[in-house]
Amino acid sequence: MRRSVIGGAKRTTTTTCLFLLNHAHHRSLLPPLHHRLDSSSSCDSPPPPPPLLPPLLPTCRTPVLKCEYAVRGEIVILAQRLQEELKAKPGSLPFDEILYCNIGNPQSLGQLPITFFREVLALCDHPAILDKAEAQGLFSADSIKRAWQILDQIPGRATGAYSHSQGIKGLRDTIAAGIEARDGFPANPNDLFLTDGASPAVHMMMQLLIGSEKDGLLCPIPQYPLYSASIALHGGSLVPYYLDEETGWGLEVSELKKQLKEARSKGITVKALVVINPGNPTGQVLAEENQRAIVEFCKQEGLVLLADEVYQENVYVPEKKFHSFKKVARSMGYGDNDLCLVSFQSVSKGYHGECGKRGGYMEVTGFSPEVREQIYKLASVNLCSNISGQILASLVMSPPKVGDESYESYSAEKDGILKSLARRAKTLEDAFKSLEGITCNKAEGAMYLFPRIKLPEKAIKAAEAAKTAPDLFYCRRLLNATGVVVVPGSGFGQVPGTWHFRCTILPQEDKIPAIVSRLTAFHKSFMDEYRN
Ligand SMILES: Cc1ncc(COP(=O)(O)O)c(C=O)c1O
Repeated sequence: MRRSVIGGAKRTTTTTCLFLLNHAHHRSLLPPLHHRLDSSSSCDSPPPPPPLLPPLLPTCRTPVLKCEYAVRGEIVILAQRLQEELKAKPGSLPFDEILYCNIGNPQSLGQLPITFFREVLALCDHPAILDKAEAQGLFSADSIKRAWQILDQIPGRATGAYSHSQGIKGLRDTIAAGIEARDGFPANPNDLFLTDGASPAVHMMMQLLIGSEKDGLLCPIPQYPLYSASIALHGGSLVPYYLDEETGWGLEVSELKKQLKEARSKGITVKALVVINPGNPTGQVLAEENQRAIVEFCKQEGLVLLADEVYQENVYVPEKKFHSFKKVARSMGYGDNDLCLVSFQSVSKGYHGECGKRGGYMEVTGFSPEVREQIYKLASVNLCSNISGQILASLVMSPPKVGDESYESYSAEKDGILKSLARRAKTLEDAFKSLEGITCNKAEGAMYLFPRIKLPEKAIKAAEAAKTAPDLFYCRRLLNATGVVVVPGSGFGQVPGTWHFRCTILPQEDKIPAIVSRLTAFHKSFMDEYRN
């Protein structure tokens, strides 16, 4: 049985499969139709026993069974069940509301969309409004102007038509100009692939890079489980490198070198390095000097650098600043001939949090024309990404400017959200740090805190008796007692023998006191129950 980093010290690939087996049988794997018909066709003999469900393994490929996605996993399924229970029988649980702190989905928790973005989207989707006199009163002048500009870039002004597989050229021009304004280095619209959020872009790169389990990708631990899931789905090997919790989740190049060497000694061809900056679930923002060392490492070792930069707008501390890896590489004098670099961006995060609109892009640089052709082929198999998401990606990279009618309201909305996120991060960090046995690094960026819990031996034994990872045990108890939903650290990977959970900073500010007081009361009673 192979030990899995993602499952923590005690998990094995076999346990992963068993967990998924149970769930899949409960959900959708009905017997084939002829079995169901056969079982009800006999009138004079007693009905035969119900047919066995088709065996799971021949139906589902092993990579599908191996793949796990904790942010929508067991705890969240339990939370949804409790929510139903609360609805059916109010007052039946020790809390009156489920408080979701499990996923980076800001608008599901009451964050409002940015007005300018939505005005432009509405006008593009129903251009007939643009000709009505009332439009001038209902929409800002710059959103009307922007909608016309965008519609003029779309062939036939048809947002309901497929586009070029890389995305509408005019929108890519706008995004390239936005990248150039951000970095101070040119960006080529032909390097951009517009996608339905960053996730499909990541999957596309995995499809490109992974041919067998001998192909590996260096991934941070802890990591966002999109990477472990996607590597598992495509049958590759995750080569872990550990972030250093003691130094605020530092990314040490010496650790990258060590893990690369070890993977190569096992016959793994390491193809790429994944870096998430700002980090999920860890919230650190990399220093530019550190990024330079990472770029140098990738260049020296011939690794593709997969830079997940979806939290680039989410930086909360004045001493840190986001620098794109492309800017860092270009400022070192490295161009297309030196480094293969893919940067992922999304409309789901930042201050806009438009997760449901499914927009994003990847900027692909340094690959040969032949490889680029293959990436284009992969994109074209999906035809194109959705057009509203494409428009939104262009707006995010080119928001209103000083002098535009919307500029002031746009800035006020953006600053209000980012400042509030910074306050929420600090309040939650302080609350975690005040609890017995919990340490917590600062959320310098992104949308999460990842506190470490030093669980008493008795609690670990109780978890083992319940055949549960200790952090899952803690999170389940927390949910059942308080309605607060957090994700166990084992879903992201952690140093074996350490236990964490991830808590988003996204609940609205008026909910934070309730979260803090419920968590504090629960934690005290949990520790009292299990103190050694
Ligand atoms: C680090 C990171 N990358 C990528 C994604 C994928 O986001 P989306 O597909 O919504 O763009 C997420 C979502 O939470 C994330 O946290």
